Parts: sequence; structure tokens; C-alpha cells
Amino acid sequence: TTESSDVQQRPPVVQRPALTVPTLIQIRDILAQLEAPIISTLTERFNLATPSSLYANNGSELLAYLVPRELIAAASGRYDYGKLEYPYTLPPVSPDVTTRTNSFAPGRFHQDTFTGNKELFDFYVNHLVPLFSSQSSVFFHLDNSTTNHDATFNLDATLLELISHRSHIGKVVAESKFASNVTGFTSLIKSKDATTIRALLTNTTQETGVMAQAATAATAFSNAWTTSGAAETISFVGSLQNVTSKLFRELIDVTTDIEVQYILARLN
Ligand SMILES: O=C(O)C(=O)C[C@]1(C(=O)O)C=C[C@@H](O)C=C1
Repeated sequence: TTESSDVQQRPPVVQRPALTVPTLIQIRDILAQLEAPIISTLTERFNLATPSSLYANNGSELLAYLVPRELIAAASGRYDYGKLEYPYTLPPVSPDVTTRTNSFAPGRFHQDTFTGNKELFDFYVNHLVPLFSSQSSVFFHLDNSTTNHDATFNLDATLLELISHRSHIGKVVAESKFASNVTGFTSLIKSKDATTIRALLTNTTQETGVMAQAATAATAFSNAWTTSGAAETISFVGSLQNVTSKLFRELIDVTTDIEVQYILARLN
């Protein structure tokens, strides 16, 4: 009928709630809470033997593995507005638009379309996976095989989701910083001065604290594995430190990229 085709053609009306962001101090606590789960998953993943063929063609098999998982996640609301979760394989989200009647007061979340996921995925596959050099396997198979591809991709997916969520919390870090310096940021946004915006968003003291916490967590998790009797090589503790440090350096950089892009689109 005319009625049903009319219904099909009309785009869904999306009601986006007005969401206020926490203070910078609160957000830094939230970021700190994510360090242990990330490093715990990393430790688990680090201990799986990793055939490099699994990540050929820039990780195309892993990306394909993420598709059905992200479709299910989308259906359960994982990527809904304000969740600060963005998929690796699904289409980009539509941005908020500031209008005369809705100016998005400072402190209110303003959706932009940028995600750091491509950067995170490429870093993961090309710079982190090559460091996963475990020779032993935690799996016992009667056919003498040592790998479990499904378990490996499953941990990859969990880790990728966690690091993506951590990085996209940068959007609310940026909103919180924008709200506390509207005048300063507005002129920089108007002149599209990404370099000065980045400098204004950067806090190297905070970065040092984040890196130190990550190192502490890596020590704790590697100690937990060795003292509980896992068959680890002598180099395990140092290698996990190295991988953790590389990951958190990247996370800070991608989080900052996401902050910069958020600010640049703040008045759109
Ligand atoms: O805490 C902040 O101010 C942030 O912007 C977050 C963060 C991080 O990723 O942890 C990123 C950039 C800053 O230089 C310091 C820390």
C-alpha cells in the first residue's frame, strides 16, 4: 500500500539526548579505570602463539571476524549516542549540528564523525601483533597443534574494543576542556589551527602518570602469570613491559587526535 511504502521511505527520527560531560578530574579517573582491563587482556593475548599468516593483508581476516560481532553489538545498543563506543567495520555515525535554536552549550556532548579506529587497527596489526612472540601455548590439543585461531581473534576483538573505547573518551575530555576555555578554543577553531589546539590539549605531566600506571599494571599482571606457575621465558616480564608501553604511547596519541578532531568540529 501507499502507506507502508511511505513508512519505508521516511528516515527514522533519532532523538538525541542532551548529555553533559563529567569534569576533567572525573574523566581522568575513568581513563585510569580502563588501564587494568586493557593490560589484563593484553597479557592474555601476549601469551598466545601468533602465526603471522593470520594477519596477512593488513589484518583482513581479523577485520572480517569483527563484522558479525559488531552487528550483534550494534543491535544491543553498544554504539548508541553517547556510549563513546565506535565500531571498526560499520558505517560512520551522523554528526550533531549546531543551530540557532540549539547552540550546544559548552559542557554538552556534540557528536562528530571522526573515529581513531583505522589508526588503532593499523597500529595493532602492524606494530603490536609482530611483538606477540610467545612460543608456548596455553591450549592443549590432542592433535599437537598449538594455536587456537578463534580464541586469538576473540582476544584481539576484546582488546580492540577496549582500546577504542578508551581513545574515544577523548571526545568528552575535549568537551570538558572546551567548556573551561571557550574563548581560547573558539578563535582557534575558526582559524582551523590544529597545531595550537593540540598543544593546548596536551598535558605531559598527565601523560607521564598514565605511562607509569600502565608500567605498574604490566608488572603486576606478568608477576601474576609467573608466580601462578605459567611456563614463561626469562624475557616475558620485560617484553610485556615493552608492549604495554608501546600500546599506551599510541593510546595517548590517538586519544589526542580524537580530542583535536572533536574540537575542530565543535562549532559545526
Ligand atoms: O588527561 C588529559 O588531559 C587528556 O587529554 C588525556 C591524555 C590521555 O590520553 O591519557 C591525552 C593527552 C594529554 O596530553 C594527557 C592525557
